Amino acid sequence: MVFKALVVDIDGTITNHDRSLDLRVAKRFRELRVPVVLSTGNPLCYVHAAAKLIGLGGIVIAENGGVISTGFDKPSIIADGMEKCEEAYELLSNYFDLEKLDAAYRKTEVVLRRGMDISQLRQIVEDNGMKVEIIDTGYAVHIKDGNINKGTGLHTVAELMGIDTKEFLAIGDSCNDAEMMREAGLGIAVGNADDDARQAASMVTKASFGEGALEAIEYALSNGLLE
Ligand SMILES: O=C(O)COP(=O)(O)O
Ligand SMILES: [Mg+2]
Repeated sequence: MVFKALVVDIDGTITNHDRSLDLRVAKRFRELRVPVVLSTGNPLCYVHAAAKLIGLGGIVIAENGGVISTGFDKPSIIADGMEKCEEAYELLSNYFDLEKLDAAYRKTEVVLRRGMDISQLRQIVEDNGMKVEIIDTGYAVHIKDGNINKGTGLHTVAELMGIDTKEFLAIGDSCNDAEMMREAGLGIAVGNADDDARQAASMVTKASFGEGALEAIEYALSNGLLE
């Protein structure tokens, strides 16, 4: 099968250790004949800026699927659920000293600086019957709607682009990429990927971070999976 598009995570996948963009990956993206969709847990303004600067299209997945942009300067599809994330945050604030990240820009998730034991956070929200999911991507802790993820986001994007989710090749590094990698036709995890991403992926590259993304793309090109 020749994939018609790529859906690619940002942090840990096309970045270096210090979160700077791996410029070799950006260059490679521009040389590909298929569209590349960025998919991230970061807010929309962040990923739109990244897509614009790399030279990619404005259809992107932000906030782990909570926000889908239909293009630059075009409307976004914004999921419900911020209220229950805020309620969970208020509750958890009684127990922990929490620091919100990018709060001014986020529409569907409450995101926190890492450093706490998230199993305790999960226990507290569960004991209080709150229907939110708490995940740690290795970059931030996200309080999110459990029914929304990069996989549901990929569905929406595939519809917008008029292709099937199985016609996407997905590359990622963390638990927040697992559903997206399962939903895509092929999921490749980079060498630094966490256990959830590894389990969801069909293969794991030897190299890590941007080097791993390059390896994934070279693998696809040399096996006729990409043009
Ligand atoms: O927002 C995060 O926690 C990580 O971002 P990512 O999805 O681009 O890796
Ligand atoms: Mg990532």
